[in-house]
Amino acid sequence: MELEIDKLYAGYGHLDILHGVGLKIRHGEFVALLGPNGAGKSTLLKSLFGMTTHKGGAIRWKGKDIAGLRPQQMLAHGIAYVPQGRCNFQLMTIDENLEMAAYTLKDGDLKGEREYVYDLFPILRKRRNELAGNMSGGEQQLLEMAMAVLRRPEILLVDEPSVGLAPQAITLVFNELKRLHEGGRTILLVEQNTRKAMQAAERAVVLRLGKVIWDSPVGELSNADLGELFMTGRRASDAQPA
Ligand SMILES: Nc1ncnc2c1ncn2[C@@H]1O[C@H](COP(=O)(O)OP(=O)(O)OP(=O)(O)O)[C@@H](O)[C@H]1O
Repeated sequence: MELEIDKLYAGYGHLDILHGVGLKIRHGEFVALLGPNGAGKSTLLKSLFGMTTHKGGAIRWKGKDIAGLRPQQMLAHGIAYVPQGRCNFQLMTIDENLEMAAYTLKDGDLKGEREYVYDLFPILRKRRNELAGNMSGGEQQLLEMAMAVLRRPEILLVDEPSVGLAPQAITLVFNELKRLHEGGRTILLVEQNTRKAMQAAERAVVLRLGKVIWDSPVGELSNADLGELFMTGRRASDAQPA
């Protein structure tokens, strides 16, 4: 088991958002974390990257409890996070953005790392001298994923990469996510576009009111089931006869 979240309680200051989350993710899995607005999906990703107030429970990464560590320590453990919304340096070039992402490397060979990223995302290499802010939304999302991948993480936590993107750009971003997964990376994806997420991922986990209420291979969950789960916390087909 690569990542084991056990009875995790977390939130912001006095605010409790996660109420005993349990989730296990194996090496190389692609898991979609779904759920209604405000369920705590982003909070769970942030907790895995040390950005919330830890209140209880464990986050075991390769057997070691890392709950409560800071983001830089999470990075050092091979965990990378791509936040929701635009998070690149708009007035810097692609090259410079990747340099910023390499900032935390100790004795990093920036050139080598940048070439590694450009090999993964040739579309970025072509435009390396352009300002990030001048690229399309989809390309900027790829840049942000590239900035996270530069540290060669083992797991990528990706929050709502489709937000604000045109359909073509969404397809581009999801194709790249699938490619990153096929390259051996473990992916935990939060996404409102449930159809795209279920096409890309292997497993669907549904969070509601700060708890995991569903966990299965994507094939075992229809769109109608998802709607029911989001609204009521149960699947209609699981309802007991009165
Ligand atoms: N920085 C913060 N400080 C205080 N409360 C926050 C903070 N970020 C989120 N919250 C609250 O935590 C709760 C869960 O939010 P979260 O963003 O984790 O939900 P979500 O499932 O990702 O929803 P969405 O799909 O709308 O992004 C919400 O009530 C939200 O208002």
